[in-house]
Amino acid sequence: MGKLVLYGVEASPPVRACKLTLDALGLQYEYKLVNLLAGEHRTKEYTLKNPQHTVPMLEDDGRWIWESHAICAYLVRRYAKDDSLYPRDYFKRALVDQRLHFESGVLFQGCIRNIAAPLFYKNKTEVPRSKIDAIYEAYDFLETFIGNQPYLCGSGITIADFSIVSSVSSLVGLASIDPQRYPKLNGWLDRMAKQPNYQSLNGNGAQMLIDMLTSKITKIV
Ligand SMILES: N[C@@H](CCC(=O)N[C@@H](CS)C(=O)NCC(=O)O)C(=O)O
Repeated sequence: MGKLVLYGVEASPPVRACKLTLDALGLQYEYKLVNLLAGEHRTKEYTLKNPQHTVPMLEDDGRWIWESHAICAYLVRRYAKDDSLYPRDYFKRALVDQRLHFESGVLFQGCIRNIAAPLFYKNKTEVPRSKIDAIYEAYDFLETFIGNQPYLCGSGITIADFSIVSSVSSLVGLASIDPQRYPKLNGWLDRMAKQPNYQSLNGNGAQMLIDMLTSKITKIV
C-alpha cells in the first residue's frame, strides 16, 4: 500500500467526509493542513497537483485526486475489505451515487457555498431568506430519502452518510432541524453523531464552519 496524504482544513465539509471514510476503513494517512485564508491552495505547487485549487485533495503514492465524492469512492474501491460502504451491486451503487450528487449539487453548492461565498469573498453580511428556505427544502428531501431506514441508503452506513452528514452538521447552524417536522433526519443525525470518532473527525470542524458563518451574518432579509 502506498502512502496516503489528505490535504484539507477542518471547517471544510468535503474534507470531513474524507476523514470519516478514511477512519471507517481503518487507513493510516498523513494530514496536511492547507491554509485557505493564506492562499496556500493557490500556490503553483498546489495547483500543479489540483488545478481546481480545492480541498480536499488526496495523494496516493505520488498521484493526486480531488473532489471528495471521487476520493471517498476511490478509497473504498481501492482499500476496503468489503463493498458495504460503496456497494458493487449496480442498483445499490446508483442509490449511493444519487445521494452523493445530492450532497455535491444541492447541499454543498446550492446551500453552503451559495451562502458562504458572498460572506467570505464579497464581504456581504445579509443572507436572503430564500437561501435559508432552500436549506429546508433540502431537509424535506432528506427526510424522504431516509424514510424508515437507519441510514440514507438502507440498513448499512455508506459513504453517502459520511458525505451528507459533513454538510448537514454545519447547515444546522443556519437552519435548525425541528425534530417534530424532521423526525427521520433528526434521528439519523443522532445516529451519525454516535459513530466512532465522530466529534474529532466531523463535529468540531462542523462547529468551526458554523462559527465562521454566523460571525459574518448580521441579518436574514
Ligand atoms: N465538491 C467539492 C467541493 C470542494 C470545495 O469547494 N472546497 C472548498 C472548501 S470547503 C475549497 O477548496 N475552496 C477553495 C477554492 O475553491 O478555491 C468536493 O466535494 O470536494
